[in-house]
Amino acid sequence: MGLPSRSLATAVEALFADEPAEPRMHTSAVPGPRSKSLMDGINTLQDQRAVYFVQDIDKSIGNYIADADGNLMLDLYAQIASIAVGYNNPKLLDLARSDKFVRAAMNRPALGVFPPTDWKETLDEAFMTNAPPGLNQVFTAMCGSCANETAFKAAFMYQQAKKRGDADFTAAELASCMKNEAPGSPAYSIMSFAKAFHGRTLASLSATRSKPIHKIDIPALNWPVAPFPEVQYPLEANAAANREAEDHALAETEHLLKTHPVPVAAIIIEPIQGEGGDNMATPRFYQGLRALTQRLGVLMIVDEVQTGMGATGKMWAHEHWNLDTPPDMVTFSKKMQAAGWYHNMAMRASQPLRNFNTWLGDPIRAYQAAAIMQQIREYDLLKLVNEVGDYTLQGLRKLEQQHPAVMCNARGQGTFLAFDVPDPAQRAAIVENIRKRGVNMGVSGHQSVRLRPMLTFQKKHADIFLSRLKDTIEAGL
Ligand SMILES: O=C(O)CCC(=O)C(=O)O
Ligand SMILES: NCCCC(=O)O
Repeated sequence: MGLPSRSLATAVEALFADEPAEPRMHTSAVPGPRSKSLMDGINTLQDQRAVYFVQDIDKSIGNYIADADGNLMLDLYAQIASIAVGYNNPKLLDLARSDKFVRAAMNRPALGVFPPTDWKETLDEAFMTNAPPGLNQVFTAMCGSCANETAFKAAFMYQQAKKRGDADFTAAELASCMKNEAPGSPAYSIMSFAKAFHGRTLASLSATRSKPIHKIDIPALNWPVAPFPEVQYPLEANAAANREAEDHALAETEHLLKTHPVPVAAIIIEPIQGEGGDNMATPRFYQGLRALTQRLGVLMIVDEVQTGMGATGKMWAHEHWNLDTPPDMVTFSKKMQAAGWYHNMAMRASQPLRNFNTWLGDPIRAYQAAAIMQQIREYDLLKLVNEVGDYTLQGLRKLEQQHPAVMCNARGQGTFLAFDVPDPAQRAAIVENIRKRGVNMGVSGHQSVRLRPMLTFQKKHADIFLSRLKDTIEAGL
């Protein structure tokens, strides 16, 4: 049973006793002069054009990120949605100083061939205590893109194994795969959805559909893209129109699954399209997709790289859908720190060394995931996310009523929230100007501002954010 909200917030507050009461800004613009000078230095070796500012990790604390100029900003972007329980979290720092962590960090194992003695226990603590319902296996990988990419490989191997039955590989298959030709390299595809983001490695990039800039000049696989439903927000207030939009998308998806020239082994979908614009659909749409994939013998991969580990108020966002049958694979990374995918035995390859690489993840990231999980339980952070998320969403809806020409479509689940701005220029002005007021934010899609705070984001932080957003808008951007 969770603590009452007040003591829960107090317990989380105690973790970060040194957090400031509000942002502290020393420069009139971010990046300030020291950030700029450091960026100039880094730029001699690495492109700095996407950099917001240079951070000072020593001085960052809890929900606040420090920059090189001594500014301390409330962080609603959290290293692109990937810090779960605060900067310089004392319990995570204790873990990092522990003998077990230091030894694992300095003696990194090739997990697929030399797992350490505590690996089963680590897998249980890091991954299985919080596994999506119905999935009892975990494949560990290096990053979100690697997670999706290896899940695709598992899907192809599964579909071929289904056809092959107990038979071994044929001589023709073994010879032709070495020339990248059928039958050994069969024609299969992964279907993704318009505006999806699934990563940037070669195959995962073929499934990514969010922005041309990610894909331009890169050879792509002939994989189908299905329409993502064009819903209206708030979802509940537009139920009839949204039902129609979702039925249309489902019908198109079915048509494509049946007619695309390259047979579809699996579909991949995010519960909320986190990079492509915080686009949402109702549980009914995802239930429809699950039914469709089962009917047509296609696998369903849910990409929870950004939505997983509690940000939507459930450990896994797809738990909001109440599926009758679990997805076949659920991929993760970001807040979990460790990356990989959950699955069942059916997704194991027929032979070892087929879905494999040297590191297959990293024990220190698994230790970190276990420690984050422990804090999610100890501080009942899912409850906090739900409470503070509802409060923040209401605050955003109130603001959009006051300023309908500047913001609309406040939406999301838990603290995984967003709103739209009329155009990218006004959006850039909001993000730049609220940063000067001490709130660090990110964007998604063409015209959305996204909130990706940590799971330790509290009502007092939401109040600071909402009042500074109001000030930013009322100052004329
Ligand atoms: O911005 C995001 O949501 C995804 C970040 C990322 O992985 C990327 O841009 O490659
Ligand atoms: N997907 C791009 C993330 C980096 C940025 O915030 O611009």
